[in-house]
Amino acid sequence: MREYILVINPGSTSTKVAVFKGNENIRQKNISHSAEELSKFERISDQYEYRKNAILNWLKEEGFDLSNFLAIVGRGGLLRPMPSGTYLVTEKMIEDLKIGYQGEHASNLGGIIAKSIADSQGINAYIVDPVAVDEFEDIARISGLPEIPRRSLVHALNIKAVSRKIAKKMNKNLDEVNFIVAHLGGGISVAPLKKGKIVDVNNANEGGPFSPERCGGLPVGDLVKMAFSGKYTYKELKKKMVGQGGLVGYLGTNDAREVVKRINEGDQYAKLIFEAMAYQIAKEIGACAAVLCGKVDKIILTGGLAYSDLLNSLIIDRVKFISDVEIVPGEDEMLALAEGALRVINGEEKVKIYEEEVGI
Ligand SMILES: Nc1ncnc2c1ncn2[C@@H]1O[C@H](COP(=O)(O)OP(=O)(O)O)[C@@H](O)[C@H]1O
Ligand SMILES: CCCC(=O)OP(=O)(O)O
Repeated sequence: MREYILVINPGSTSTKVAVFKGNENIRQKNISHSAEELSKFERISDQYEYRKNAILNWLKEEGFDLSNFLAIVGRGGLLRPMPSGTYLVTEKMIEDLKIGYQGEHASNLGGIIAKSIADSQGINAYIVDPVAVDEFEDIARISGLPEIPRRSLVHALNIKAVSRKIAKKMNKNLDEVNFIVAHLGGGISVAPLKKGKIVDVNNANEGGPFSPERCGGLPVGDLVKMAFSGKYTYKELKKKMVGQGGLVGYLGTNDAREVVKRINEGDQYAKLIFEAMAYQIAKEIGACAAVLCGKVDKIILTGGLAYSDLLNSLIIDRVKFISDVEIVPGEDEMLALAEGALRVINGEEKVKIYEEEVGI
């Protein structure tokens, strides 16, 4: 009997995989990939067979038979700008995931692996609220240089899921509320949600606050000088910005728990950097409040960093004048993916077709 949903969430250093029965997570594994293993692959898309085999081996070890799966759902990637929702994985989508239409990201593999397993069983593969979700208002696309439009790349999956949860707690629908959601993970997205739509965001890889491993927005003149200094290749500079920036750049660790430990031991430099991260997050939240003309029903802090009472309190001190703050630490992307698939399987939501939504 086909009763399970397989959820696949590829990240930069791991592939999270889970089996759901309805909205119950009955088995999950976080398959870690060492830097050494991953260094064998030139591009992220080259990791396809390796990660797919790791998933299939795990399913086998756990005794799951693919013929019992109803659908496969993966985290979607850097596709063309698209509306939020649950999408059927189609051939055209696979092409865009393979080339990385808006760049390389581990999440590009989610839809590709999901479709290949689903095809072997004649069932559907889906992606839900990929990082390419684009609900920007036109005004948010203007950067200040015509050649460089601002882009919506965002932790849409967790932001939408957490927002739905908090709206429900307030007895409201998502389209009735204005939220500011700060997804505080290895990368940081701070987004204003106007009537549930992500109308702006910093772009976790290029702007906004610095994060545990990313530099955030930089003074552009100095960045251009650095790029032309001859000291770095394009790849090296990109790595410095995403992977070796933020806490890693200043403190040599991407682990906020380690930073808090150092602060508690009296490390004043660690304190300065950690406080600067909170300062930049709060400043971005203030900018989102301006986007929403001050009409903010709730500020939500989520992601792994929101487990830090110290970080939360530093942010809240600066933003509590705007609205109440709700803390939803961690993320439940696996459940969000399963629920997205279930909404279309149960007919509560219409499945979206990539080609129709992006006009190709
Ligand atoms: N209990 C905790 N207290 C403070 N920071 C934490 C805690 N748990 C996780 N973190 C921090 O959260 C960050 C990772 O967040 P996470 O949402 O797991 O990121 P990602 O999914 O992008 O890898 C790391 O800096 C980690 O140290
Ligand atoms: C660009 C937004 C998505 C993102 O940065 O995801 P990760 O933090 O999982 O890399």
